[in-house]
Amino acid sequence: METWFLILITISTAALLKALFNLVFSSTNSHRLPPGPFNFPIIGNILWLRKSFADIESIVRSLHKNLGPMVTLHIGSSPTIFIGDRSLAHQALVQNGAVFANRPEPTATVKIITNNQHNINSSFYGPTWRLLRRNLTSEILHSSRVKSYTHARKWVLEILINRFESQSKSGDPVLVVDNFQYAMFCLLVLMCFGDKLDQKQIEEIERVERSAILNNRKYVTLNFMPRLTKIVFRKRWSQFLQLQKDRQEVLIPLIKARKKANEEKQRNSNDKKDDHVLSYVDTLFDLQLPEEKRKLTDNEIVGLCNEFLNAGTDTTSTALQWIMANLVKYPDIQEKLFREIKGVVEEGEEEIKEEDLQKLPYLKAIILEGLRRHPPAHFVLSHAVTEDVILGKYLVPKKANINFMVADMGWDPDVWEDPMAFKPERFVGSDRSSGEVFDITGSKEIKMMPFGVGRRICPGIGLAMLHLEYFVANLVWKFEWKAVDGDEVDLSEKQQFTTVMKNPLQAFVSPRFK
Ligand code: HEM
Repeated sequence: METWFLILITISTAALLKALFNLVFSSTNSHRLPPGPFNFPIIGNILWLRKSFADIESIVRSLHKNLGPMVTLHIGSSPTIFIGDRSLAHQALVQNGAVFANRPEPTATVKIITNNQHNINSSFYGPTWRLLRRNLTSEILHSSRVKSYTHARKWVLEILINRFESQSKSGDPVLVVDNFQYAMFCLLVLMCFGDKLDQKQIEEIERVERSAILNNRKYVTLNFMPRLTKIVFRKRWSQFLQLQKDRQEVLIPLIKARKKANEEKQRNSNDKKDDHVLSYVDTLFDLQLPEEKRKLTDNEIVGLCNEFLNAGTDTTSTALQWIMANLVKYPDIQEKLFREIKGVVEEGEEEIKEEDLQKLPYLKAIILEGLRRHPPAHFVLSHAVTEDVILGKYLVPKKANINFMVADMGWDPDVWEDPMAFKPERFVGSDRSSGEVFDITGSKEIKMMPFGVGRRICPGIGLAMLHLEYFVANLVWKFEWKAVDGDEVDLSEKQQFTTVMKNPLQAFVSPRFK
């Protein structure tokens, strides 16, 4: 079918001539797009679309070696400019932050997933984005609210520990990633809907969310001439729409139940007992969209909940797996962390509390090194500029997608000695107690950017760091983690929604205190 599709559009000569005209025209402009490989119009654009992120990453890496730090690929219907240089990234995202904070025109599938850009990550740089982002950061992600979910983190830690304890009793190594993913869903679902749901409900949410994000790449080709693909790839379009419907069917009842509970609570506002903790969905019911001057629809609320769950679960569980893999691979680093924790808490203490984390600089160094060496996202989300601009010596046009080589920035040998080695020591001395803080937000200079930088920097950065520190500290305090005999921990990568371990971590865990 796809071959037929290729043939069909090849004969679209008018479009071909137009594209060739553009190609010649752009090369005679005074400021040109950054260089790139020759692209055969239309067919070339589709072939790029069919490549995985991992393929594109390695192609861009070798193009940067030959053509310089800015290159252009013609992926789909617009050019994509890749920037691999830390100082150009800083010029764009920090010094010229407002211009580079836009997002590209959404594709046909993105329009559906995001209900016409009614979520944070896809909305243009403007009032809707500002309202939705401010709502998330000031209502849910600021430190005092994050503190109110302490009980949720403790609950999830208990779930994780019970799972590892019972799985380790069989004498087999435990496969960690499924447990981490489930734990992050428990936590974010609670923050999103406010209630402790049962295992079946959480697994159902995890199922619909994960099938939507893991299948995402499959539907990218639908966006090239969508009117045509709706006919030629009818079946694929209906699979894609079914995934969106599945999410609505699972989330809408939860949203409605929470709305009803809030209304009842308001009616009985004299009730003495108030154990109500504000959830993300509570903050969405009364939001007024600034441009349309109306409240959000149920489907738009589903879209925002999808964003919240997916942004915060897969990224964090992926980072957690990479960090634990390195602690299994390098037992001396694990032992050093255990000794650091032992110096701060009493022997046999049940839990490392959140306030203890501030006293653990080596823990912080391990987390930073994990994010530098294995950033869960090797690219940021596509950016766009609000007007045509010149960056370096090239034109960055309004219609282009712009992306940044996140992993390569953290592996730059000009900043990091022996960059591919896992050495938390490089961050020691950059903790709060020494007064010198490593600036992961890249505001003065970008040395790594696992959360992006500038105005579109990940708003979940504080929550993610807390989750990573809390779970790594407690898991190392509770258990000794050992490699499976004769089995090297393999740090090869694989591209999924995030960049994950190709061979997921398996380890023996044994309780430290009987
Ligand atoms: C280790 C965990 C995480 C990593 C590595 C990560 C990384 C990123 C990256 C690279 C971006 C794109 C920045 C850009 O486009 O320039 C991003 C955006 C975003 N992240 Fe995260 N993230 C993590 C956790 C979270 C959490 C816990 C949440 C919220 C619960 C969250 C919510 C978001 C949102 C809403 C955006 C879109 C921001 C915007 O467009 O303004 N992330 N994240």
